[in-house]
This record gives sequence, structure tokens and C-alpha cells, in this order.
Amino acid sequence: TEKTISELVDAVNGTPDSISRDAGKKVKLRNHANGFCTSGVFKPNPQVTETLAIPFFTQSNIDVLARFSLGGTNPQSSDKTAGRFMSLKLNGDTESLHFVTSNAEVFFASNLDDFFTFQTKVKQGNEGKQWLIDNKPDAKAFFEYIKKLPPTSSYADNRYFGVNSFMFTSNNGETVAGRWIFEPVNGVIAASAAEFAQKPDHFLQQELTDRIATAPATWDLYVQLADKDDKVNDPTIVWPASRQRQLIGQVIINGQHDDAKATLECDKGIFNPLQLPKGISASADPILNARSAAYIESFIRRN
Ligand code: HEM
Repeated sequence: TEKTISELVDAVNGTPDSISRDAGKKVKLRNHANGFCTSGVFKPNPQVTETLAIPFFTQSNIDVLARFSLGGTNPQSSDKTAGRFMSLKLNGDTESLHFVTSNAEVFFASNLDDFFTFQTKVKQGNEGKQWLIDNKPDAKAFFEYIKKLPPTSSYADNRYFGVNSFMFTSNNGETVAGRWIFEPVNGVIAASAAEFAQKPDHFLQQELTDRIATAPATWDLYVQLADKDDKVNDPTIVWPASRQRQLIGQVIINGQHDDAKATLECDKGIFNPLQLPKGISASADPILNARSAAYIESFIRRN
């Protein structure tokens, strides 16, 4: 049975019945509650439009609104976990492009039923987690991936992945599947266990604010292109790192618009993974195609 969008949001929020759902609405529960917004600029690689028919990238400087977050509905959750997330709104002259990304390249479910089951079981503690390991290979593979993910002392020290696939129109009229990868210009920097142990529970926001006051945090954005046999519509399947990549541009987080209304009120909006400019469209991945509706449902509940 296909889960409804409301059921998916309930599973994410841990509100399985109408009483807990109403309670969740009252406290404005949302996923990725521990987060903050900042700003910067995106500079497209001028060569992109030689191969890809995406007029959006002919602009030279595109305003960026960014939100960095941790997973989960607890706004006070500890920063000493491995998950790091980056959401971006690129607001162009006539179009916009949103990215909603994770430092994990792989997802834990390939369909909405498995997504629902995962969200429900992880909230049942060790027993639920063990059940997933025993019964859901995608969840098991995800846990194994997360175990190896290095903890980082900065939101700037991570790669970020779009995870789901999108379709890109090329100048010769073909459509090619690709996935977003943000590569930190200074490389991925793993924190040592000792360094991490000395930190307070909350340090990531202050760290990024201090950092960008001196020098911006920058990432090169690539599209990783699928080979003809790669599974496009399944976010549990990582493509080989050797796949061809095309440089799309650079995102520069510098805080330049942090005093603007849009940045200050950023938590009142949503990042929509299906907000795409001409020349980019959604793949048929069922996870991707449920996300916008779930984010809007969550937005309605928390307003
Ligand atoms: C069917 C699959 C998914 C569902 C149902 C779902 C659900 C949600 C919900 C309900 C929110 C809160 C939205 C809000 O109130 O603004 C959210 C936020 C978020 N999700 Fe998902 N999600 C899904 C897949 C993914 C995937 C694959 C990724 C990673 C690439 C992801 C990354 C994020 C991030 C980073 C946010 C925070 C956005 C922000 O900064 O405001 N989600 N998700």
C-alpha cells in the first residue's frame, strides 16, 4: 500500500496518531530543526552552456540563500553526530534553483513504503534499528555508510550530495541523468576523536559564522553523469566515483546578505528539491517525487 504524504510526514516527525499529530503541530515540529540560515553567491562555470541547455547558468552572479542543518526534529540535538545537511536557494533574475543535500551519498530507502518503515523503526531505539538491519538491506547499507562517515568540526568541511537523480537537457537535444555533488574547495576534513570530544554540544553555527567573517566557505558544484546502465531512479544505489563529472560552478558562502529580510525570515519558508530552472527536470525516482509535497505538508503544519 502506498503511503500518503501525511503519513510520511507523521513518520518523519514521530507523530503516528491524530493526537500526537496535533501536539506536533502545536510545537511546530519539523525535520532538520537544528539549523540556521546564511547567504552568499553562486558563480556558474561559463563553459556549462556550451554543453547543457540551461539558460539559468548564463548569469554570472546568482544570489544564494543557504540553510545548514542536522537531521531530526529536535532543535537542540547535539552537533556531535555525523550527519550534515546543506540547503540552497539560487535566486536568479527570472528563475530559481533549490538544492536540498546531505553529506551522505546514499539513501536508506528506494520507495515510500521502505521510507515509512525506516522512519517508524528508527524511532523505536535499538530494537527497531536491529529489525531494519535484519530485514532491510538498504537500511543496513545506509547504517554501514554512516558508521564510516567522519565527524567534522565545520559545515564547510563536508561534501554534499543531492542523492536523487535529475535529468539535464544538452545542447544536442539529448537528456542525460545526473546527480549533484558539492566538493569543498579545501577538501573534506575529518575531525579527530580528541578534537571532537572537547567540543560543546553546539558549535557548528558559531564556527561557520566566525569562519565566513574572515574567508568564505566555498564548494565546486559538479553534475555526476550516469553511464547508460546506471540505476537512475534509485537513491540507494551509489554510482562509481569514476563517473564523468561536469563542473557547474562555485558556491561561495560569505554572509553578504545575512541582514536581509529573506535571510532573517528564511526559516519561515521551505527549500523545494523540485524547484528547477528550464533544462533541468526531475527523474522518475519515487523518493524525489514525494519530497516537495512532504515539505509543503510540513510547512503547513508548522505555520
Ligand atoms: C520521501 C523522502 C523524504 C521525505 C518524506 C522527507 C521529509 C522531509 C520533511 C517533512 C522535511 C521538513 C520540511 C520543512 O518543514 O521545511 C524535510 C527536510 C529536509 N530534508 Fe527531507 N525528506 C525526504 C528525503 C530526503 C532526502 C533524499 C534528503 C537528502 C538529500 C533530504 C534532506 C532534507 C533536508 C536537508 C531538509 C531540511 C531542509 C531545510 O534546510 O529547511 N530529505 N524532509
